[in-house]
Amino acid sequence: MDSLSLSGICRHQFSPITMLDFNQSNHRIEKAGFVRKPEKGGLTITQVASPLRRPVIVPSLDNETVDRRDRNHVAWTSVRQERWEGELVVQGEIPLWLKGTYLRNGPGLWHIEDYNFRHLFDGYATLVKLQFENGRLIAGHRQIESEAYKAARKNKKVCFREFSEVPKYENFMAYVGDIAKLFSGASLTDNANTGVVKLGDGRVVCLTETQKGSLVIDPNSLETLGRLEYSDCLGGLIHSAHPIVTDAEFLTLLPDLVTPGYLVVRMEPGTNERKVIGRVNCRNGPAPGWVHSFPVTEHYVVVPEMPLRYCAQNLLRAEPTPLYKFEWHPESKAFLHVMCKASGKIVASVEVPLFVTFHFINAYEEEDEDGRVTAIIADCCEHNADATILDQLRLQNLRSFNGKDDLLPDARVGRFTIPLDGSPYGKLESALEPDEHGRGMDMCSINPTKLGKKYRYAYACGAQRPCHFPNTLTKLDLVKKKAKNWHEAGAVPSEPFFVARPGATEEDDGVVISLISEKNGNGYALLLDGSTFEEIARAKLPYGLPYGLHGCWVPKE
Ligand SMILES: CC1=C(/C=C/C(C)=C/C=C/C(C)=C/C=C/C=C(C)/C=C/C=O)C(C)(C)CCC1
Ligand SMILES: [Fe+2]
Repeated sequence: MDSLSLSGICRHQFSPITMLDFNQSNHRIEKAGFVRKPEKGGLTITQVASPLRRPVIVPSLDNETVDRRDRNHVAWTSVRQERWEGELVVQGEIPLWLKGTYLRNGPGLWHIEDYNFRHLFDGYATLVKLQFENGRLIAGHRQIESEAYKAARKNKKVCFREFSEVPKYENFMAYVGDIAKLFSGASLTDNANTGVVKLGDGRVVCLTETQKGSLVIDPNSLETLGRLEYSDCLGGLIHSAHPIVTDAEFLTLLPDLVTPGYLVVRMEPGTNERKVIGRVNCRNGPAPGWVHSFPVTEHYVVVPEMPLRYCAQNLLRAEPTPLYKFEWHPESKAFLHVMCKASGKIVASVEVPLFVTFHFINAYEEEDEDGRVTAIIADCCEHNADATILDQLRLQNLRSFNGKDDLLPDARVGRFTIPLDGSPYGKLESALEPDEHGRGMDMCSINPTKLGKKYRYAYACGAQRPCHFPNTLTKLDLVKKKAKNWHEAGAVPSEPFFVARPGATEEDDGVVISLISEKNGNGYALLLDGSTFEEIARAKLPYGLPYGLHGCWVPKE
């Protein structure tokens, strides 16, 4: 479908959205105009930019959205309707070489009926697209149709175990039944709200921490096509939410909660079968450390063993604990294990200072003058060995910011050095002075051609304080140890995502894409120059979207 060559969609206007009244006999009366408010208990209709320009019925998400929107920043407010698509007016110039679709996934719906969820990570997944071609931009968003989302809408309540939400049980027997289902994974969510990746075979998959939450979507229509059913018998219920995906492979970690350890597995494009590269046994602790992400180098997989560990008892609880499904075990220490990708052998296993990270940035091999690998360098967004950021991401905290209190816990670019000479200890230092980026640091991306290789630049969210959430887009120069920061008062930017210019020879030759949720309820897509970090274009959305987590790039063939 070439949705950009449509007749009838004016280049410098939003495509029209039409409100529908919906009566009991399903007769609809169209009223032209833009969506301003969802109608009470009603349905909205969106003119989706398709060659047929068929209107699509779009349920608005409830009656209370308007009230919520007035009180809260749009970043932490449920998306107002299930889907929308249209062309955006572009201010500035989108480079003509930028051809393809940026997809961003994240939790975007935090209530069912009048029940409000607790935590940012509980929200039902909202997928956003920005389709670039010939300097023009079509945007859209759509709810991912996970079983968890569909069941919640149908039954008007939470039906699966989310990050902090669990189903409310009618009686004790229902609770016991649900616990039984926990062991088979049946009661765990498939709400794929964390990231989205394009596999080497072209399939686009949305992910979360449960294996069952690997959902294949259509990057054009954003339709949910079905579950990626892994055909192997590796079992387990959870995996890393951030596999390493290239055109050649899909690598991930499967934590083993019974005999604490991790399987390192690899899946080839065109298959659904993960094969085991090797196993890492935990050095310590009652359970493996949380592996939301992990880094690789050209020849090695680095398996982190954080003191923030999975906790089976917390999985069973009906009420969340301060660290949700996890527990802090400083006594069990922290380790990094290095596995050879080709042989599955562990070539280093070192104790490192205590750390907390959700997102590794990159890793590479350090060589001596004879080309021998002497150490692995692994960089991450490190939260100063303090897991309180998880609590800070409760919706109540995110929604109650007064603009004055400086509530965001400090973070930095943590740089691990893992010696490969058999030494038992690794180092952890700051890669640059954290004040360079306001002591906020998360949601990172790099030039994908530098994956696993020595690199210089990373893009991430930093902080302009006082703040309660990362509020800058930051370009990190890890050689000069300097940062450039983009900031707009009251705006919440999502992960800056780097797209390289085809044919580029410089690492930072490309653009950085982010979606901005504004204080006044609006929102826009933003393009920064990857090198100068200056704005090159922005395009206003018809309404602000909730905050989102991670993205990927699907180039136009
Ligand atoms: C771990 C288990 C589960 C679910 C876990 C989920 C949905 C985790 C999501 C984690 C995310 C989105 C982490 C993002 C971190 C971002 C940060 C720290 C940003 C900081 C900004 O400053 C269940 C599936 C519920 C059950 C099994 C265990
Ligand atoms: Fe993540």
